[in-house]
Amino acid sequence: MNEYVLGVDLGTSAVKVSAMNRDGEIVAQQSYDYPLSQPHPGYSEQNPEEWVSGTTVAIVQLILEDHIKPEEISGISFSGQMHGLVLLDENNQVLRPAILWNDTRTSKQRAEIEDKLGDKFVEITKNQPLEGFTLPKLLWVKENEPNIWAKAKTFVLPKDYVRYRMTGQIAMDYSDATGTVLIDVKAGDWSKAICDAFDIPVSMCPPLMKSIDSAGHVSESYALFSGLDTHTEVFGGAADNAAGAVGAGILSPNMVLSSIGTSGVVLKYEEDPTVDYHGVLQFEYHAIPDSFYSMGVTLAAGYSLNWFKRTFAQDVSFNDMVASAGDSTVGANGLIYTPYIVGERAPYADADVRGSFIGVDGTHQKRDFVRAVLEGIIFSFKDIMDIYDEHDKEFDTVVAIGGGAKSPLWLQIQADIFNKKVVSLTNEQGPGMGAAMIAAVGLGWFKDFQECAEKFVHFGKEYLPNAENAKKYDQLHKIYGQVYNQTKDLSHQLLDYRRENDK
Ligand SMILES: Nc1ncnc2c1ncn2[C@@H]1O[C@H](COP(=O)(O)OP(=O)(O)O)[C@@H](O)[C@H]1O
Ligand SMILES: O=C(CO)[C@@H](O)[C@H](O)COP(=O)(O)O
Repeated sequence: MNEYVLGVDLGTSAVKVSAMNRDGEIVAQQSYDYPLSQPHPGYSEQNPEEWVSGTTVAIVQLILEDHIKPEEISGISFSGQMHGLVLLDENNQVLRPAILWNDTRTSKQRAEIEDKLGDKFVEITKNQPLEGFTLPKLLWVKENEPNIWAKAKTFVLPKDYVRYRMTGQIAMDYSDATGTVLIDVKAGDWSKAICDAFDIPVSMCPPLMKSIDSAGHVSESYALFSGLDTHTEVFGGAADNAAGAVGAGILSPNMVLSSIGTSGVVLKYEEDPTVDYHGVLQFEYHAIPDSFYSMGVTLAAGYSLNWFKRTFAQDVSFNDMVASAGDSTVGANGLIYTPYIVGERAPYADADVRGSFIGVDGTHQKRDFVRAVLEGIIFSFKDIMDIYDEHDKEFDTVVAIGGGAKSPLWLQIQADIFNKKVVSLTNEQGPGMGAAMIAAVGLGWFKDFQECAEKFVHFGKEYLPNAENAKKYDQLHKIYGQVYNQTKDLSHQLLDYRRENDK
């Protein structure tokens, strides 16, 4: 009999479910898109029911269209978009739409946390209390929706909610839990000091589990709903970036991950939990037991390109639009884009900065703008790489994943801007692959992730830096680096204007 694991990658734009066999081959894949609601500047919400129905439709299609037999599915695990607040009442009913990682309405709550706990907060959580993280969202609901807060019994993160609907068990895994910024990283548990400081009952925080721990089996009700079998075991899963790192084989400190999804991430495996980036980079528990990772996040990476296409290039296909940048030049004929169109996290923790095109000239064409968007996103990744350089962190290989890694041109731009070797995967399913690997290790198919990676992770083409381009990009990155400080006050004023006039 065939035996499969399912990796559920619960992204921001879609859920993708991959079925993998014991040899690490993807035998079938289904996905389902869902909408994002952005009713006011800085707001970003999703209906958790969309995640459940999207995941279920994808599973049903695997069974009906791809003929994966339910009795052949041994395990399921998850990779989930991080930080999103799903508030549940005493019957585990969802109380309001989920407030997502890219929602930045919580600047007031961020300031309250900083005022009250200052450096102590970073000491405990190893992170800053940024707008996108879960604690400021909890405080926003407490302050602005007291009737909902009064009914709140517990909270979970996006993939935890889907896991709950599959198994009936409420839990959160460590890698996602660090992203709530309610975890005492040294103690490896919920921080009573932080809960007490903001009057959040510790009892609201769900039980913690490891990524590879079993959360039980598919419940009878979910089996009826999805066509799955109740023998299928469900494992904790991980934050999408932790799962992406596992799926990309980032299992040692000499490798760095570059991920272009809706957001963009530069991530490094960390063995030493005492390394201190003072909260400028995020520091999280890994999906691999007893290890950690650090990362810097560009809020609008793939989102920038989607925004550009939606607004200015609806008439061409995505591939053609990206390919047109190849007819521009290194440096987009002197045009620079900063990708701060929904605010930024790293290296500038500024929810109110906004993006810019600098150097717009009467001769610029659409292809130059596309090229500037591709380059600006990678300049922002280079800012994170520079932080690793400042901390004397050495690495020689960058593994590129996410939707953005589909483009060979963009991969070469990464190699040239980073001035490092960039490697893609033979399929770009980093997080979904990581989710499937968590189920495979959880089931005991492999003794650890290293052994699993030898079967599951396959590197594809290598992109080497072109010395001439790298030199030009180094010069351009220095100009790019000045744009934030020189435009932030202007964009803050314009955002204030929008807020005053937002109906
Ligand atoms: N052919 C392509 N070339 C380059 N980038 C692409 C291509 N197709 C999609 N993308 C980018 O990939 C992003 C989606 O990546 P994905 O990893 O699927 O995101 P998420 O997990 O956030 O839903 C899109 O925002 C888009 O900008
Ligand atoms: O907020 C973060 C990481 O801190 C994001 O990386 C989210 O986890 C969403 O990821 P994508 O949907 O872009 O994959």
